[in-house]
Amino acid sequence: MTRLAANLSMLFTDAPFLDRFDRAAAAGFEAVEFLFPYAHSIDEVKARLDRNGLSLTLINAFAGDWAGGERGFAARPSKTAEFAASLNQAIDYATGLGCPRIHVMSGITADEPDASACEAAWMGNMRLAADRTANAGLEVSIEPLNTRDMPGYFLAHQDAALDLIGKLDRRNVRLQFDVYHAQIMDGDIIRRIERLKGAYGHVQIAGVPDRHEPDTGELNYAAIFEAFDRVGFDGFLGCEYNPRGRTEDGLGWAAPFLTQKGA
Ligand SMILES: O=C(O)C(=O)[C@@H](O)CO
Ligand SMILES: [Mg+2]
Repeated sequence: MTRLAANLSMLFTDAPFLDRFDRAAAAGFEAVEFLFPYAHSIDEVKARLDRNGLSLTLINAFAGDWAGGERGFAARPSKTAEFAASLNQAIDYATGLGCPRIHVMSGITADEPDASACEAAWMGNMRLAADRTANAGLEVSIEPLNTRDMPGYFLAHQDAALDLIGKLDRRNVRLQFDVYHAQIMDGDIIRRIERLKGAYGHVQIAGVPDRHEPDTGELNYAAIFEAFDRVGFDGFLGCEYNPRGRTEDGLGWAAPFLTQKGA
C-alpha cells in the first residue's frame, strides 16, 4: 500500500513552517517529514502534529550553515564536536516528536585534503550516531545525493553507501532511498528497489530531471509504487519535490493515496 508523507521543507512553502502541518493534513496527508525543525521548540512542533493527527517519519540532524553551503558534518574530520552536538539535539527532537528516524548528513568533502581521513571520521561519527540512537530506539538514515545538485557531497552512489553501511556493522543505520537522486546517479530503479529491499528504511520521490511532482519526466511512478508494494516496503514515501505551483494544485497524482476529507 502506497503511503505518502508530505515533506514540509519543500511542500506548502508559501505558508510559514508551522502552518504547513495544517495544510498537509487538509490536503489528506497522514504523515509529514522535514529537514530542520530547530527554529521551533519541540512543544510547538508537537502541538501541530497532534492537532492535525499527523505522524512524523523523518527529521534531519542540524547540518550547519545551509545558506553558506554546509551539508552536515559526519565525514568532516574537523567537525566532530559539531557532529556530536547536532546528534544530541536531533535525538531530543526525534524522541519528543515520536519520530522513528534521523537523517544524518555526511558533508561536503571535495575540498578535504585527505579522503581516507574523511572515511575514518564518517565511521567514528556514524558509530556514535548508531549507538546513541539505538539506545533511544531510533534509526539513522544516510542518503546519497546527486552530484549535479550537491557537488562534492561525500555520498553520491547507492552501492558506495551500502558498502559503508556494511563496514559500519550497525543494524539501525539504513539507506534513505531517494528515487530522484538514485535515478540521476545510478538508474535501474525497479531492479534496485528489489535488490536493496530491507537496506532502505525510508524512501523519497520526485520527478526527474526537474524535481517537480512525480507525474512527469523520465520515471514511471505507477510502476515504481507497484515495485515498492511488491517487495513489501511498508514505510512512507516522502514527497520531496518542488511543486510547479501551489502545492495543492499539483496533488492530482497523489489523490488515490490521500485521505479524502469530508468523505
Ligand atoms: O535533498 C534531499 O534529497 C534530502 O533528502 C535532504 O535531506 C537533504 O539531503
Ligand atoms: Mg532526499
